[in-house]
Amino acid sequence: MSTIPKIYVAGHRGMVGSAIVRALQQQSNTHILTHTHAELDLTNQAAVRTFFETEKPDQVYLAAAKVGGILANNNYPAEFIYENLMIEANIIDSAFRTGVKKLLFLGSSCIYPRLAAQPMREDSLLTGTLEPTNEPYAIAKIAGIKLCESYNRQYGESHGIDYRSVMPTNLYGPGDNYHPENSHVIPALIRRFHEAKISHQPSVSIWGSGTPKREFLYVDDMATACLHVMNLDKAEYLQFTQPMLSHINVGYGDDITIRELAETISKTVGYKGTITYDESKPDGTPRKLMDSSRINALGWQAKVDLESGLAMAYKDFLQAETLRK
Ligand SMILES: NC(=O)C1=CN([C@@H]2O[C@H](COP(=O)(O)OP(=O)(O)OC[C@H]3O[C@@H](n4cnc5c(N)ncnc54)[C@H](OP(=O)(O)O)[C@@H]3O)[C@@H](O)[C@H]2O)C=CC1
Ligand SMILES: C[C@H]1O[C@H](OP(=O)(O)OP(=O)(O)OC[C@H]2O[C@@H](n3cnc4c(=O)[nH]c(N)nc43)[C@H](O)[C@@H]2O)[C@@H](O)[C@@H](O)C1=O
Repeated sequence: MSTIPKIYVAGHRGMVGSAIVRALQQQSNTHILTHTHAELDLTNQAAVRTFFETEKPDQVYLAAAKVGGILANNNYPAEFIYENLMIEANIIDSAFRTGVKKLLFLGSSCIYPRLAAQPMREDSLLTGTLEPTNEPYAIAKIAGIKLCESYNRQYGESHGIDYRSVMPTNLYGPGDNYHPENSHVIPALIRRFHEAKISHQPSVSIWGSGTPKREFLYVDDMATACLHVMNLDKAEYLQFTQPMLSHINVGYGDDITIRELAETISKTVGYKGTITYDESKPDGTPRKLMDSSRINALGWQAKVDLESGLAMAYKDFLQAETLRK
């Protein structure tokens, strides 16, 4: 029998899932298992169970989700809560029932209260009201954390399972979704500034007031954090997560205003016009800087600074545009 672990990456064609695959491929002796959305709809409980029974993976990275920016979350709340709850519940339960010992669930920084003390610590979970623009998504992500915790509590010792959760800050990088409305702020602004540059538009409009602050982490740094947390030994991981909190923050360590971000992207793209602010669009949470001291103490640190990361993201956008045409 092979001793190489069979690792299932759910959502391997997404921005984070593909970065996790890249990181896994750099390790020797890895058997990576993937299925596209068309091959396996993760909201389908029976199909997910059959997949796990047939493939019997040893480890799971759960990076599949219904994902989008502030407007997509606000406009499609039913899909964001339903699909995310189904994907998590189906994968986590099927993993347990087919003997998967190690699983890593990806949540999001929006699980914390809208006005949580900054930087946001893991134990601020469920201490206040959520940001309304993404509350349904956040509630699904909190359910994912609680699924991992509950299966660990009930079956951790008897079945030797160890299901962990990482809470990423806002991410960006190769493979991002560059949709003009439904994407997150970085890919949206890369597209908008690029299109304004090539069509010589005198100004670019940014959503909201420009005053909210966000923390941005390059996706390949996120992938190394995922492998790092998955591979920590149990005693090491638990020293920071006991007694009940199974999740761990993953952030860059610094944040900037949306105004500063827009100015930086404008420079990255080489746009020379002016920037205006459309206050009819939502600002969302005023600030969400992660306290990443736990994962830092466990030996992981972000490497890619925002300026270099944005340059690589812009290059990825240009390649994606060339391929699309
Ligand atoms: N991007 C960000 O800024 C942040 C992301 N996260 C979390 O990180 C994880 C990955 O996000 P990201 O890579 O950005 O998202 P993407 O949208 O890039 O990738 C999500 C992947 O999940 C797949 N997927 C979605 N629904 C289904 C389904 N029903 N069946 C099978 N596959 C499905 C998608 O396939 P297809 O495209 O074919 O539908 C896609 O490959 C998510 O859990 C997200 O919540 C957390 C914080 C910030
Ligand atoms: C990762 C995180 O992503 C979502 O939350 P968010 O942090 O608000 O992410 P966002 O990237 O969409 O916006 C960040 C800020 O940027 C401003 N902004 C300006 N101009 C554009 C713009 O053109 N597009 C977008 N999307 N935002 C813009 C926007 O108004 C906001 O103030 C969650 O719903 C949830 O999915 C989640 O967990």
